[in-house]
Amino acid sequence: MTVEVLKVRGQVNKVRFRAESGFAIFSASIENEQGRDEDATLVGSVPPLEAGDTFQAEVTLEEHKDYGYQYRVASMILDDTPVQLSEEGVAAYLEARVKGVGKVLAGRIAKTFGTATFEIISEEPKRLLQVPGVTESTLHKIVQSWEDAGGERKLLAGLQGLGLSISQAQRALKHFGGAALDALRQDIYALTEVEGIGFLTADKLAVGLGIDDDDPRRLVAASVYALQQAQQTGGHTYLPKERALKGLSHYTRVSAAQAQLALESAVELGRVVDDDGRVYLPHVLRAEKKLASVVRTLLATPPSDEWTVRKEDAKGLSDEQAKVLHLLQDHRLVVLTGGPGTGKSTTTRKVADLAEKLGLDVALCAPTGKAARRLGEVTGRSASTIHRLLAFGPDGFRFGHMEPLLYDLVIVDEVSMCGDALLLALLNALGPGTRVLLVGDADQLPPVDAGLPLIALAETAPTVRLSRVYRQAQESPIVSAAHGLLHGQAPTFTHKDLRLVELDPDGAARRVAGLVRDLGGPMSVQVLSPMRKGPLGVELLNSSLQATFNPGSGGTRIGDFEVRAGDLVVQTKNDYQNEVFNGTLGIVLREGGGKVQVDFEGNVVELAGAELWNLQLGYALTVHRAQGSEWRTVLCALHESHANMLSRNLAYTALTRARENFVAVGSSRAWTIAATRQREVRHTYLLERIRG
Ligand SMILES: Nc1ncnc2c1ncn2[C@@H]1O[C@H](COP(=O)(O)OP(=O)(O)OP(=O)(O)O)[C@@H](O)[C@H]1O
Repeated sequence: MTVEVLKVRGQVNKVRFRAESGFAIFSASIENEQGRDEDATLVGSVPPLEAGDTFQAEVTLEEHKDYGYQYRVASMILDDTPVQLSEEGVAAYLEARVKGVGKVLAGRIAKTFGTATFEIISEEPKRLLQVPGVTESTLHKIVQSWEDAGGERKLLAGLQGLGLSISQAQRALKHFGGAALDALRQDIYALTEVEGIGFLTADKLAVGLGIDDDDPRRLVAASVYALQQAQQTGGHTYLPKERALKGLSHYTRVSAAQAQLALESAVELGRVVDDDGRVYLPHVLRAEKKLASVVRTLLATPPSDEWTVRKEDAKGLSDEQAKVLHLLQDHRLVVLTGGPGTGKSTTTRKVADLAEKLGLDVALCAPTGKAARRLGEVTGRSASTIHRLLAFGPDGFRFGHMEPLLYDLVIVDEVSMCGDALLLALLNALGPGTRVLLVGDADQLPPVDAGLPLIALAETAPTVRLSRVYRQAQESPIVSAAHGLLHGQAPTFTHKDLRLVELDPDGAARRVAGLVRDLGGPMSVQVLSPMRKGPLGVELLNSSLQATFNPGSGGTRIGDFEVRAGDLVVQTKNDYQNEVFNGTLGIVLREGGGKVQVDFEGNVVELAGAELWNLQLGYALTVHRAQGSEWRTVLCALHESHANMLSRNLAYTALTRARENFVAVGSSRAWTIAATRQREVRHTYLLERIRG
């Protein structure tokens, strides 16, 4: 149903709510040729407006189930200065807009000059001195804040004139400051430097500005974008030149010759680097080289503290597990890998015990909050995220080469989830002689970030690969199925604790809700899926599970879903203020008035404004987001329609999220495909650089 867009002029009556994202709820009197609404409610991303502001906007009328009719702002241009204001309107505007002017003074100025006030401030500010209470310094404040506000408003209007939406214009203004308009007029693709605005958005604006397909600015931006995509979607640290050229042609639709030219100019401009046929983004190449050199130093320098291993220190460990203790005697960097139930945590605990017995200071950390919490539980010690250990803050990591960590041994768990950049930050912060033990399961999904450092380190550092499975594994079909997967065998799903329900994707979401009910409801089973979209994707599963287990209407809208008390939610970004990390599950205690209170496993936080955008429904999670967590029972959707996602590591990771009971829904063929498909090769040159 196409909704009619209305063009209106309006004047703001009152701003009711405003988020720093620019989203606001305000009342205004609006009119157009069809009529007038004295006190309309408008919502949407708007420029920083105040009572009294006048504007022209395109709005669509919508009916909110709780608040009734309201207008959603599609686009809005604020007038430089408000027009046709009443005396009260002028006073209200001055008071809201101009620093140093309170209610009384605003009233006097408005009384003295009426609707000519704004003109006088702009053209003959000295005349304001005749108003009692306006001193030279007050006048200076009035003129200064008027110019700032006016300047910003002109910039926003100019940016919107380039085709930017209001929120894009605000982000561009925040990023470029006063130079925003000039910067983007020179090169609209500079917009790709702004957080959250990609090449495709800039490209759309460029078309509107009549920029040619083969414009050098466009081609250079596309070269950078091709590599950013390779990094973000494929986790590659570089692209082989031919692949970079193919990506470039794909995004720009230009000829191969032009793509070659584009890449060369991007290299000349230093936007990308051609490292002997491997094309990198400069900062990614620097990180890879730096990480290789830090690792080589760790491999070449002796540990500083005395480390002696007695027989009793290895009690309860197998010979291969005990080898870790011995390797740490002479090596600063040791790697411990193994599948589920092979004794990694048991060994880690013994290493920490021995280190403490030797009087060493030990730090335990992991890439995610969930993994850190689990590491703390299995070792009986406090553990933190790597970010916290390195004191991550607004200007990056505090600890680093200049200010090293003061520990004698650092143990890192779930290292398979660390990309190059995070591992570099950690290793770069080790003090001279400090030991580090990296623990992980190299067969799990690769990190979301670029690089595959655990693989390279397991090939170059002293490494113990645990192969024997201990956790009641022989009976537990899950662990043996997981190990089978690694050898290309699909699970057989013939055990009560490891079964498969063939489901046709269409209408499957409802069937899944029924299965979840049979398994005891959302608190007893975690639903996973490889993808967000599609009939068996996380989004559809979440809405179907919410409708089944927490039905109702209303609640707090977040993007295209609503949360209500009782809903299961998941944090999707690390939030250091509230100490809530990506992947942590929580329950909504209550919501209302733009706020949502969530109990994240005992950490009760109240989220509002932009923080709400870090929440998603958590009845179903992607396999990626489930990494580092495990549940007693897991129900996982896997179907051949997930085609390009199916890989051995994905299936293995999904399977190993279940401690006792795993239910696959979809098709057994999907598992057969997954078992035979190794993950796509990830372009990284770290191993070769470590080997020198
Ligand atoms: N050498 C051993 N002899 C006997 N049992 C062992 C040995 N090592 C570990 N176990 C037992 O095997 C089970 C799994 O051990 P642990 O949790 O350390 O494995 P893990 O590799 O950390 O598993 P996950 O990867 O799931 O964390 C535990 O119950 C542990 O007590």
